[in-house]
Amino acid sequence: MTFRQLATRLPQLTARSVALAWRVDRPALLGLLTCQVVSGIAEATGLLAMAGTIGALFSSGHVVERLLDAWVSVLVLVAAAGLHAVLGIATNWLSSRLVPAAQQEAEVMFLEATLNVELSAYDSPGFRDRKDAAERGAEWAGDLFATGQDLIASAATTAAGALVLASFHPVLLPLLLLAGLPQGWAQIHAARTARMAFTSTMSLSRMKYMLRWHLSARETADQIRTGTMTPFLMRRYRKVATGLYESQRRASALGARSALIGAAFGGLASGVVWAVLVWLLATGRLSAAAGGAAAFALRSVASGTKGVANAGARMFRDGLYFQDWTDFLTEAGGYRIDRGRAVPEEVREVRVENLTYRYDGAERDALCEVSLTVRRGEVVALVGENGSGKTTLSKLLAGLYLPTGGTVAWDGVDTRDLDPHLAWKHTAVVPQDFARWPFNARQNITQGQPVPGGDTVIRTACEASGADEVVDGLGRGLDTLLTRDWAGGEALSGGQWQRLALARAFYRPAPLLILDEPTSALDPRAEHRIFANLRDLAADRAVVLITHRLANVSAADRIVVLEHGRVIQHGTFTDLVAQPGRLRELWELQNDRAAVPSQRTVPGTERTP
Ligand SMILES: Nc1ncnc2c1ncn2[C@@H]1O[C@H](COP(=O)(O)OP(=O)(O)OP(=O)(O)O)[C@@H](O)[C@H]1O
Repeated sequence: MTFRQLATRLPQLTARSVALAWRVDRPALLGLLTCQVVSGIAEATGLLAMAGTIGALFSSGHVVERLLDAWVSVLVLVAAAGLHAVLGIATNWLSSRLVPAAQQEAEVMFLEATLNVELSAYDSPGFRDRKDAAERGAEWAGDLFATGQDLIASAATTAAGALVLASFHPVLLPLLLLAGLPQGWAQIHAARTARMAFTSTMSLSRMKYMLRWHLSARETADQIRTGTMTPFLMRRYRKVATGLYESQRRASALGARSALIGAAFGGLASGVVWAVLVWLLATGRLSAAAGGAAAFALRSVASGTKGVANAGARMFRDGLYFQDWTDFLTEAGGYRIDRGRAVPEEVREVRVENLTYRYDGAERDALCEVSLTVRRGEVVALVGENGSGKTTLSKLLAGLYLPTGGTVAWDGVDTRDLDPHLAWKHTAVVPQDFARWPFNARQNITQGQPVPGGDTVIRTACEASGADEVVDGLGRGLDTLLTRDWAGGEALSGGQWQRLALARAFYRPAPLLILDEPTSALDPRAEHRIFANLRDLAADRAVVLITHRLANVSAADRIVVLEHGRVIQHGTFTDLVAQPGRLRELWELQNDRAAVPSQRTVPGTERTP
């Protein structure tokens, strides 16, 4: 964005930042504005008093008379300086109260906007960049406001000095304002360069952040050690960090160059202003008394214009980031959830017809012309090799993604027309990578949404998933915090977590249950328990089961075999293993592997004939 474009949008941005401040802390905002106005008046009064004092002291007459003439001005000067100082302290205090509150609110608004985007947004690299920029914009939201305050303060100083100067000689003022221009240009140029460095290195910054997380997180600490990955990871980290540093260094160098040019021209312009002042004095166009007062006013206006240039440039910089934030909020990065309002009632059937789905930026379809129906009361298993499209299909069934072709309909209503937030109340999903919330066991199961029946319902869900044994083993039962990141928390094993994730889904009174590799970390007994209960679970639910363990899919009513995103087989387990095809092939492979250990002789137990 150019300076001109931003300048035209700045009033709107300022209004939005003021609205933000108004929302979070009205008294502080009003207090700040009052302080700024009164402070400006005090400054102007002080300068006028200064001029009055100098004028009185330089006038002709006895020294006592001159001192007597000056004392009122001195008193006003002292009072104005005192008031200015007190208001400065009050401004700082109110600012330090308002800025973090505005920043926090901006972050909350950013998070709310993020939670309201289509899931597919996360598959788009452009979205990540916009999201990162907006996150940064939220951090700067408070600063924009503080910078606005600085701008007002500096403008007040300039106006006060200008008022005094203009009363001495009209030529001084435009000259002085001209002197501030080069510095303003330099500051804005430096801000723009820094901004360009930021946008061009956004992916690099994300990589640095991710590497830093992986290098220091508990989750990866063991694999880094056993994989002896430290040198490799640190090399990568240093390379990324150096790339970023280089870009920042280039931006700083360019900024310094602009500052130098600005300072040179600014200095030259100031020299001209002082020369004019001297000329006015020398030619008698200005009295010595007025000249002395003008010198003070000049310093004041110079510092004011410098402040205006500085704050203006910072405002330009903050405005650019703030703009990212406001754009993201308005458009949710271009991915705001915008679907129909239809309210799902019972969800007795999910019907998929000629469904095609392609991920954003992908070269081929992840799903192609898929048709199937899942009804309440039945278990449908999705089977296929890695990458065949099972998880993608389950996300479309749950309405997390919308088809790029064909339809997914819940009881005849297209998922595009459903109110998504109401629809998701009807879904319970155990994904492959389930969340391990840093909350207690109860909150991990209820997901913060208790149902009537309280702990009895939790207990029933835990018994169905095997999580009852996990909870019974915890020091504080359901109240135990499930992370060691805080004192008193306990750590669970992978399988124990999976039991809890299953309890989470079973607890939810949702008619569509999707289980994606739900027993991958479970021991045989726990796994048996899940599949033994699957029929009961399906009594009042439509269950979609994804698993590579084909022995488990025999519990399903129907099996859909996927390959490269297409349905290649569809039928009951008995029918599909009886006929040649992919399922039978996979089944035989798994059976052969399962048969091997029982045919082997345990070493040391060989019988002699
Ligand atoms: N977020 C994504 N962005 C782009 N492509 C994706 C994304 N997620 C999956 N894919 C692609 O879509 C295809 C289907 O992936 P999907 O996860 O549905 O397979 P799957 O059958 O569940 O595999 P697995 O058995 O390994 O879990 C794959 O080719 C994969 O590369």
